[in-house]
Amino acid sequence: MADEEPLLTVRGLRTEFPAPGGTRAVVDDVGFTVRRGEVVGLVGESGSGKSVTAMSLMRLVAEPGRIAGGSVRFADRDVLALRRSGLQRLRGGDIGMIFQEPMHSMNPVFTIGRQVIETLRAHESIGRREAYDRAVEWLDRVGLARPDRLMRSYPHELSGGMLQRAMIAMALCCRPRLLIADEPTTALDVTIQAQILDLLLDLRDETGMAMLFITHDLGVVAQVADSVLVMYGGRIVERGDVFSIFDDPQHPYTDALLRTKPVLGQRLDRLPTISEQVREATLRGPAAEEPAS
Ligand SMILES: Nc1ncnc2c1ncn2[C@@H]1O[C@H](COP(=O)(O)OP(=O)(O)OP(=O)(O)O)[C@@H](O)[C@H]1O
Repeated sequence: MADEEPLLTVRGLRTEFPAPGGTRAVVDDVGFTVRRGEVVGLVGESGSGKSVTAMSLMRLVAEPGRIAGGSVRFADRDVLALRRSGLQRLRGGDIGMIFQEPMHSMNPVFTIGRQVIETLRAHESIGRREAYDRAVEWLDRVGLARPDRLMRSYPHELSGGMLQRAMIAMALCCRPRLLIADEPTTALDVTIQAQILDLLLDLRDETGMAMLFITHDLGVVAQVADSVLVMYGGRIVERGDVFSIFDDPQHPYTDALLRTKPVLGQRLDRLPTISEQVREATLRGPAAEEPAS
């Protein structure tokens, strides 16, 4: 598998927002790869650029933000050059997305069932009956009780946790080759969280689904990730396999992060913001070199 072409290759990605006196790069020279079946954890304090990175990969950065440079390749496709139809096929089909805020992916005026069915039928040529059955099956797989009844419910009728799981079902129903998951389980209680993580890892084993997993929870990273990217101030400041990052952090921010001693499964709402002193050292330090692949 080591010789296999990466599924996702990101190089020199730069995303800017207007700022007083010009622009500010909130994603700055970001590069990494994700291989088939690999789970890459993306960690970093609040505001470090994790979500904007994820949105940039899918070209979902809202105006006035813009991708100012770099390249994103998914399999044989140049994502930054795709036309609208190509992008639509990619989003929700080959690449599934789970956002922090479920209402971003849900339309409040349509039932849950209609939305899962439409997602399935937009990406696969299947009839209504088959799509209905598969939608029910996915709602069941994410642990939602009475899925047939839920099919007829509207988003506002579901609790936050149920909605989150419905969104996860929607992201997974087309069996994506890559799942971009931004804090997918943060809103869920610990039991459901464990169930969803097991489901994601099962899918990885069954289908080779790769994941870019953004989280504040280092316990979750230890549990699911093969490799880790640490982001700070828009740049990747440390990268490596999960064991070396946890055992021997090289960057002051990673070290500060790990000194909070996360316990497996323990929830951290926010990664710590490091002290000004460490911040100074960090800003002077180089970005983590990307290994030649
Ligand atoms: N629409 C916007 N306009 C201006 N700046 C923005 C916009 N969206 C994001 N940013 C800025 O981009 C930076 C990175 O934000 P991003 O949401 O990617 O951080 P994050 O690491 O995902 O944080 P969190 O963990 O809190 O979600 C932040 O400084 C944020 O203020």
